[in-house]
Amino acid sequence: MDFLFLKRHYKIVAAIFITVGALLAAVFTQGQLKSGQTTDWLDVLGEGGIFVMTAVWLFFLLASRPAGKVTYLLSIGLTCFLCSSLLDLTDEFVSYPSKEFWLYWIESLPALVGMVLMTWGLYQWHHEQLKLHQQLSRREAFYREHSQIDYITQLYSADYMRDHLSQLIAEQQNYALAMLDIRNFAEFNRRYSTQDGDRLLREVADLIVMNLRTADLACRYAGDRFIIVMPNTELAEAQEVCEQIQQAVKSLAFKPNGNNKAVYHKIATAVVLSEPAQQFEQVIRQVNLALEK
Ligand SMILES: Nc1nc2c(ncn2[C@@H]2O[C@H](COP(=O)(O)OP(=O)(O)OP(=O)(O)O)[C@@H](O)[C@H]2O)c(=O)[nH]1
Repeated sequence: MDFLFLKRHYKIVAAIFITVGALLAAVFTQGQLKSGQTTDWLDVLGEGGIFVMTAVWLFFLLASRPAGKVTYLLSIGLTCFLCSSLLDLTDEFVSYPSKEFWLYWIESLPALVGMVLMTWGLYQWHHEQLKLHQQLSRREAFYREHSQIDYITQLYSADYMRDHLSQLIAEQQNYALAMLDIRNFAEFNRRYSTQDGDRLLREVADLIVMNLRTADLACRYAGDRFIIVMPNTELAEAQEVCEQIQQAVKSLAFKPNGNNKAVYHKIATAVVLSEPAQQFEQVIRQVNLALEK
């Protein structure tokens, strides 16, 4: 159990102890002790139980909440309730000078005030939870959306592409799958730098996107490999898209950092067509094999 809350809420804790202490002092200095024979022990058990349980609620409230308006409202409300239950309990042992005595009078009032304050506090807590929930769902959506985008190229990730392929299969759509690979990328990284490598990946990705049709989807599959999914596309059409990308990359005069001389690149491509109801992992394996060849 973490007792750091005593430090966090020291003002509230001190106020509770002072209030309860002052009430007890008032009860025992102003009232007269009853004889033991008149004590109703069932009442003592019930009222004492309410007092202890209210104190336990207060303890858990302070232990689990940060300082703030909601915590103040709830702890003041519970303290009022605590005072009422304390007076209820003590009047089993102490009698007051008359029925109009001020301690009689305040016995019931704090409970009502406490209930009102707690109701207001709970209402504020409800709003606080709604705001927290809104923030959490915004953050969750951010991570969900961004985990589907490759950080370097800003293309879709391989996971997103797999979801997309599953959807095409569910809709019974056939597709052409193209794989593209930058030649000698490892060597380029070695000769220049990985920062230049990252920039090259980004520029090649831009060229891929520029040559796509609206229904096509491109993703960074791994390292220097890209995949394009082209729904309802014939082999010749898909190959034409790949050739256009190859031409665009071939003409890209890439200048590594600190070099005025352009470096030119080639990409290898392969295309396969999916069979009806074929597992997409199998199509990816086929296109991978075709590219290796
Ligand atoms: N700069 C950079 N390099 C990466 C990244 N991811 C993978 N690589 C590097 O990409 C290289 C890919 O190497 P290979 O698969 O051998 O590809 P390659 O050199 O083009 O060989 P071929 O495809 O046979 O021409 C490896 O050296 C990886 O370290 C990345 O995000 N940024």
